[in-house]
Amino acid sequence: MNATVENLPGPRLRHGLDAQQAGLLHADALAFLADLHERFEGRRRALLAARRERQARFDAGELPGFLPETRAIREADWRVAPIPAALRDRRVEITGPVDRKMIINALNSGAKVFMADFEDSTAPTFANLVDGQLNLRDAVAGTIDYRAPDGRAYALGPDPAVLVVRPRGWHLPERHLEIGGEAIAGALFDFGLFAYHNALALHARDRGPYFYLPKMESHREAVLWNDVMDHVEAVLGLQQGAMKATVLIETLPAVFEMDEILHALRTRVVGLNCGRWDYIFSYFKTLRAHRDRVLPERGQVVMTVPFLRHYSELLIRTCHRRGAFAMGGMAAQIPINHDPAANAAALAKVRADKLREVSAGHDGTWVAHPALVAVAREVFDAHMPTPNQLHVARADVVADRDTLLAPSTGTITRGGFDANVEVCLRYLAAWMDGLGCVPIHHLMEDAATAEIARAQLWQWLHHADGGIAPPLAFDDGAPIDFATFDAVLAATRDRLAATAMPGQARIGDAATLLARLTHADALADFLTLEAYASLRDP
Ligand SMILES: CC(=O)SCCNC(=O)CCNC(=O)[C@H](O)C(C)(C)COP(=O)(O)OP(=O)(O)OC[C@H]1O[C@@H](n2cnc3c(N)ncnc32)[C@H](O)[C@@H]1OP(=O)(O)O
Ligand SMILES: O=CC(=O)O
Ligand SMILES: [Mg+2]
Repeated sequence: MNATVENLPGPRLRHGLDAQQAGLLHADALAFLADLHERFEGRRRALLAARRERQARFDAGELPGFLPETRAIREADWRVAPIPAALRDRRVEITGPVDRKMIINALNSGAKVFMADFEDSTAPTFANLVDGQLNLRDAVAGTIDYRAPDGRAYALGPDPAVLVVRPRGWHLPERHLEIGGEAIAGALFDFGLFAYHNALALHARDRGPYFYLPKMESHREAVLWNDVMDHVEAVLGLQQGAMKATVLIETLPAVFEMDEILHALRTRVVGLNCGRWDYIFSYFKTLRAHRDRVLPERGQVVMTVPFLRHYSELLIRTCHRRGAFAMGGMAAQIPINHDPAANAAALAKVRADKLREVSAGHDGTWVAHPALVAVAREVFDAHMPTPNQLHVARADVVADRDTLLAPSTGTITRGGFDANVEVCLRYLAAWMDGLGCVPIHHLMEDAATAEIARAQLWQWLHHADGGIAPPLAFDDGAPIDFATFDAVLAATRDRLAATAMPGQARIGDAATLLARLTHADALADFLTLEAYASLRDP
């Protein structure tokens, strides 16, 4: 390897290491990460500044749309590089945090792919990140095992899922590693460490390395990822394009640049994925200042409403035209033990969601829990007899900016309002305590779903609060105002603080943060950035 930190102040770890962690974060690995930081941090910051500049234009009334300067890319005929054999059938992908037991369960779940997540479902404590990398290194080596406190033993089965790793998005810093006094990007830390330790071994077995790339807002951010991967391939001695990427289209600006994103990564991209939860969040965030585009409560913004249906169908059309996979996304329902009727209703919702996806032409889907693998597989097996649906062109789908931006209709109920407050408090408290994904009222809640709840509260209250437009109102006619929010917040905080749950001791901190963010004049960019200083990190 030729990574070097000559002329750089050395990398500095701001956390102690146990013996195993020291074997991962040794001097050569740190030099490799320092090199990535030195080469790419300036560009990352410039791209984040470009996000802010564009958002200022949206706040001033502009609407997102297709870029005139990249029309030639959209109109030309080109295709992405061939898809490797290991990724040609991805009908069911299970996702989950990089917890040791869950990695083994996910790899053994019967899903075709396991997306190991450093992002929406992982709270970035040092232990979660670094032990997660150790777990994945053992998984790649095939040696991962685990003994639970209750004595149950876990080991890899004979036909594990293909591993795809999701590093954090470009916006998050990783405070535990400083290079020249600056925090390294979380994205480079997660991606770089995994690639450094596993790329050659995976490549030797035709198993990657494969990545899911989250939360991009423009094709320029895809160019940066491509350049990072080109560089790492050269450093590790892999041929260009050996690292494969599936990109989540989970921001509103990115839906207008899907062709451009595929083009930027065309030697390595294997597909796009409908990251619906962040996409919904991004709709709120991007159009925060547009009173005519306020959405109803979270439970009513479902994948069958026109703007979401068009997003997923346009993604399918765009991908298949270029020879790339069009992956579906995550239904939030999880199994409900001890209540057969409620469980059957939850599974029926998952089944309906998967049926919509496979019928529309998606090549595969995500599930949140091992018990949902068979449910999703059954639907895809019944309706997708081929390994994928690349042959389904969906030429009937015509890109329509107005439909992509059209708000769905519905109501804001007091129940929907209260649920947003509860989800924010419970999720934030769990996250601050080191847990990045939790079940709440039998739904999977992670950073993306919590962001929806947080952004909705802010938008409803700030649009309610002023200007010449009438205040937003609940479906019973009462105005939505800060007095209501403060009362619901206080009551929910007191109730939850007295209830046993993950992160219970952090409910007060979560309430303080939610009050600050909701009352603030500006909508904060990311909940996890705001909560980072409060993250437990022994
Ligand atoms: C918006 C997005 O980004 S979606 C992608 C990010 N989100 C995710 O990946 C969701 C991951 N899912 C989860 O974390 C969990 O399923 C939760 C938190 C939603 C629910 O967790 P729990 O209530 O603990 O699940 P439950 O008790 O039913 O678990 C049963 C078993 O399945 C395992 N399990 C549950 N989910 C998963 C998973 N996603 N991967 C692997 N194993 C899992 C549990 O570890 C447990 O194992 P055990 O029986 O060996 O002890
Ligand atoms: O990452 C997935 C999403 O839905 O958000
Ligand atoms: Mg997401």
